[in-house]
Amino acid sequence: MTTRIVGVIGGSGLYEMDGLVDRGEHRVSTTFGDPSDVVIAGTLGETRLLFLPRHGRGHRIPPHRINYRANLLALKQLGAEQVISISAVGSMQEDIHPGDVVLVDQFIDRTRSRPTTYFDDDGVVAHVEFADPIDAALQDALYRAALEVGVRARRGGTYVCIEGPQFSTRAESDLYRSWGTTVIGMTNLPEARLAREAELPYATVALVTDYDCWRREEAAVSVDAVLAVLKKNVGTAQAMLRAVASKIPDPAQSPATNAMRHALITPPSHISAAAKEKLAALIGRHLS
Ligand SMILES: CSC[C@H]1O[C@H](OP(=O)(O)O)[C@H](O)[C@@H]1O
Ligand SMILES: Nc1ncnc2[nH]cnc12
Repeated sequence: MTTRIVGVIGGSGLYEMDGLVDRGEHRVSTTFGDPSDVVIAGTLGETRLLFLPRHGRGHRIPPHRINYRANLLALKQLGAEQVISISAVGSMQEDIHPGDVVLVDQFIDRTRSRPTTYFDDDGVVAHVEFADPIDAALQDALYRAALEVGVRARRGGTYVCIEGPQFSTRAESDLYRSWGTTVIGMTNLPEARLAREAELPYATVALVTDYDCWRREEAAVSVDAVLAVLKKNVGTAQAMLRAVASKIPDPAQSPATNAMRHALITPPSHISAAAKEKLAALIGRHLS
C-alpha cells in the first residue's frame, strides 16, 4: 500500500486537525521565509497529513500578509505531494447557501499586493501553464468525500479572490456577480499559483459562510456572521478530510506534478549558484 502525503491548509475557523494518529509538530523555515505556523503532521487512515493553519493559530495573520510562498514550500519540504485548501467564502449565487461546499475549478484575481511567484528577482524567469488551476482528480476525490459526508456540494465554480482585508462594496459585489463568479474569498488564488510553480496538485474546498453584500434584503457580511456559520462548517471540513483520506489520487498522474518542465525560460547555464540553491527545494531537478 502506498502512503500518500497531503498538505492541508486550514483557513478561517480551521486551526487544528482532529483524529490524527502519530501526531507531531514541525517548525520549518524556507529560503522564502517562515510559514504561518508549525506544521502538524499525522496519519489519517492510509494518508499522511501535513496540516498548516493559513492565518496561524489564533488567526494572527491577515490575508494580504500571509507568506504564501513559505507556506507552500514548507509543505513541499516536508514531503507533501499535493495540497488541499479549506477556505471560508461568501456565496455569489442565489442557490448556493451558507453551509454548502463548492469545489471551485477557476479563479479571478483581484489581489494587488502579494508576491505570487517564486521566480521574481533571482534572475530566473518562468511562465507556468495555469489554465486549469485545480487538480481534477483531487477535486473528484473531494466531491466523492462530500457526498459520503452528506453535505450539499457543488462541483465547479469560479472563486473571485479580493485583496481584503475589508469586505467588498456593494458595487464590487454586483460587478463580480455580473462576471458570473460563484464564491468570493481573499486567499486561494496566490496559493493556487504558487502550488502550480511548486509542482503540487491543488484543490479548494470552499465552505460557504455568507452572501457577501449583494443581497439587499439581508445584512451585509460581517465577521460575526461568518464565525457563526464557521462553527458548523469546521465539522464539515474535518469530516470531509477524514472521508477523502482513503480516496487520494496518485499525484504522478497529475499534470501539475511536472508543471515546471517546460516553464523555465532561463537556461540553467545562466542561473547563478545562489539562485539554484535558493530554488533547490522547489525545482532542483529542473536546474541541472
Ligand atoms: C473571517 S472572514 C474573511 C477571511 O475568511 C477567509 O479566509 P480563508 O480563505 O483563509 O478561509 C477569507 O479569505 C478571509 O481571509
Ligand atoms: N464575503 C466574503 N468576502 C471575502 N472573503 C470571505 N470569506 C468569507 N466570506 C467572505
